[in-house]
Amino acid sequence: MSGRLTANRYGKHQVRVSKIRRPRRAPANQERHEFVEYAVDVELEGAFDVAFTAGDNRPVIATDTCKNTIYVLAKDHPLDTPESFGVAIVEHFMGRYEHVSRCVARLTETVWDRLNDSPHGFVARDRATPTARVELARGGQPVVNSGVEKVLIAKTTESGFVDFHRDDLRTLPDTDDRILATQLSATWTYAGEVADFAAAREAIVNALLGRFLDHYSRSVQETLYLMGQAALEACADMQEITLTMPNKHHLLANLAPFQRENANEVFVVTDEPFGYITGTVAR
Ligand SMILES: O=c1[nH]c(=O)c2[nH]c(=O)[nH]c2[nH]1
Repeated sequence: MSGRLTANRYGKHQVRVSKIRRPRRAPANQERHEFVEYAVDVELEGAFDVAFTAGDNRPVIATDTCKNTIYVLAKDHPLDTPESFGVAIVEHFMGRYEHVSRCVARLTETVWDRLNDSPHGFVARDRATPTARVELARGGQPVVNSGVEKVLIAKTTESGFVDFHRDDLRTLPDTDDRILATQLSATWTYAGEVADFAAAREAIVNALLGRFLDHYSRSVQETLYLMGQAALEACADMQEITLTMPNKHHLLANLAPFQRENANEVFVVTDEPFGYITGTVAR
């Protein structure tokens, strides 16, 4: 048999955990709860080669054990931010298992907003989902990246796309007035210690959204760059931000066969194929 094992990593994905944060010593129906939910991916690297190459499972921390660990850690941790829980997870694995050389945790939060100011009723926000990625290598410090995904934003004017490359395969006409719609996702790194991850994320998202609106967009590319700059201005701790802005096309519907004018009113909304634009802006 030939072929060497050159890299490996394993773990558990989509470990979904929720937690009720409750003030102490109140009867259950008088407590004002907070409700948090994360989906956690955890992956390990280390001295696991023999499991792949020799069927020797002795070093393998079962992915089932990884799953149990998340629930045990959730009991002891406030789950205040995905970043801080991610740090607790990677520090646990690195602290407990000497043969693990690197641990990565990725977390996605389901945000539960209070429903009608109820002490115990919540409604899930399915947009602007906080994300975090924490990596800890042996001998190093946890590296925290934060992010946000599923920010579905649109503007119905103040966007155009003209003068793009001309050749015999181009059919798209120039337009100086179009819908610009995207499902933004972003991840960013920090230069140093961050006191408040949630506040940083809020400032960054507000800056991204404000800049999305505040100019005439000549392309998704230009708007992405301007948004990245705005985020860097809004968060002094941020080192670098990567934005992904799929172009959610709204194409003018052709109503001519039906003897109707269509002055930028009715559009065909397409999911696929879609333009995919990504870029990184650093300080
Ligand atoms: O802002 C845009 N950038 C592109 O690269 C592109 N390509 C395209 O077909 N439409 C657009 N719009």
